[in-house]
Amino acid sequence: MNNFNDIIEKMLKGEIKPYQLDKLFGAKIATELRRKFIEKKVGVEFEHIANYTIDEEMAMKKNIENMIGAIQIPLGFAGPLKINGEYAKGDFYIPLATTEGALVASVNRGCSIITKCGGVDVRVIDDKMTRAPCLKTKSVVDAMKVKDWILENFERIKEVAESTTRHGKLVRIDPILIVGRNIYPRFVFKTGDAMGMNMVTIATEKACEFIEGELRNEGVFVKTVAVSGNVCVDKKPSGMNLINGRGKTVVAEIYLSEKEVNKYLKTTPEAIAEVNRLKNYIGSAASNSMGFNAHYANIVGAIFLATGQDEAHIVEGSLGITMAEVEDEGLYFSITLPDLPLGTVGGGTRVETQRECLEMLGCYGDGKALKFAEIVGGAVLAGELSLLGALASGHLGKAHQELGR
Ligand SMILES: CC(C)(COP(=O)([O-])OP(=O)([O-])OC[C@H]1O[C@@H](n2cnc3c(N)ncnc32)[C@H](O)[C@@H]1OP(=O)([O-])[O-])[C@@H](O)C(=O)NCCC(=O)NCCSC(=O)C[C@@](C)(O)CC(=O)[O-]
Ligand SMILES: NC(=O)C1=CN([C@@H]2O[C@H](COP(=O)(O)OP(=O)(O)OC[C@H]3O[C@@H](n4cnc5c(N)ncnc54)[C@H](OP(=O)(O)O)[C@@H]3O)[C@@H](O)[C@H]2O)C=CC1
Repeated sequence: MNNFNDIIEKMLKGEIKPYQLDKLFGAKIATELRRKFIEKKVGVEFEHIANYTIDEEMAMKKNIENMIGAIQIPLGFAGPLKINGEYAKGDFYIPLATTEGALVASVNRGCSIITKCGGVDVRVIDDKMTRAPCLKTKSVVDAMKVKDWILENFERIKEVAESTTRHGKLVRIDPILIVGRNIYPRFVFKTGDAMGMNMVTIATEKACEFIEGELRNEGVFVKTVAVSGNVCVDKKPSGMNLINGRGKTVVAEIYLSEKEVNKYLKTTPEAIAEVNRLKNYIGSAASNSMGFNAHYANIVGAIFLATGQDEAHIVEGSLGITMAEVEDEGLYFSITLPDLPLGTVGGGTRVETQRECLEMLGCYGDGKALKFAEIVGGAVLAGELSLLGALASGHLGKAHQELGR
């Protein structure tokens, strides 16, 4: 084999492209060559980026292109967290990957309070993944014909879509929006234990080809402009997802007595309810925010990074509504996550460190996605309760002063 310096020289001259190296030398050597090439280009030595245990061959197959190494995010844990779910029952230790000082301490405090007070009740109330292409026709009259045809031929479309996957099931196409002469049918699938975006994209593409072909035979022109027409809505904050849900829709709740709130959160149920009302409802409404909560994204983000979920879906996990109500002098507290796209097979879940974090929860592989969703719901409630408690008692600045700088 040519010596390293000769190859890097060729890369610098543009004679070999960095992404061509894997086929020539295998993923491991290709990764090292690319790293050295970038080191030369930018004049920085990547001592830390070069240190990792991930198998390059595996990662390059399904998770990354142009690999040069790995970054490390500190990993902490919060727990035990007692969960009374339908699928997750018992005490769990939650892996959290973050660089924000005070975040793990806060979730840990929430877990400690919840566990001392009997556990958090959690339910997954809906489960689906969506893809909505944009189909173009020649007129609104034709758009209506296509919409009617899709509704009448649902079973045939379902058969075609499901021919691409063993686990994906098309459950409905709803809504079918029309804008001008364009149609946006929202394909709604069950995706087993996978988060499902590859699965539903492949299945929807096939369904669109079928719809185009069949309608052309009937003399109606229809063309798929894009398999994703932004009504899905993938990786963007959206009212559609807040209202209709996407991924797992999860609700978690707990009741704390006045004494427990005083003792563990150093504040009162009334103060937490007031912060929730004026911050999470009025503040959010005044700023036209879609997150009627304090920091779901913090907990969803730290768990998603640790467990190999798609990091762009943190924006969807940031949606949701927190409730805090004084009842019998104590506190009813709940979080609702309408849009939590997650999986325990496929995607980044197979990467070694991420897989270990899922194993820490007993959530790697088949039959675990709903359990994992309940655990995320419980952890989000822990973090939200702790932060609202800190805001109500005026401790937020102090906590971050001590733990974050
Ligand atoms: C910092 C605390 C927890 C202190 O809280 P405290 O009640 O003063 O602490 P404590 O010493 O009495 O301990 C209580 C529990 O906290 C945990 N705990 C306590 N210290 C640690 C530690 N070092 N490491 C791990 N766990 C810790 C631990 O669980 C412990 O219970 P135990 O297990 O002993 O029974 C509290 O003040 C707090 O939770 N503050 C809120 C911090 C927070 O939530 N930050 C989130 C990020 S803020 C942000 O990013 C979003 C924001 C704010 O901009 C969003 C918005 O607009 O709202
Ligand atoms: N393509 C796109 O537009 C987008 C892609 N992504 C990326 O998509 C990836 C996730 O896609 P996703 O479809 O979840 O994962 P994968 O593409 O990894 O597909 C999941 C695979 O697991 C198989 N499988 C085995 N056991 C199960 C089970 N119990 N439940 C479900 N599937 C099972 C499926 O088989 P089978 O299909 O035969 O059932 C399928 O081959 C992430 O990497 C994400 O970043 C994210 C957003 C958009």
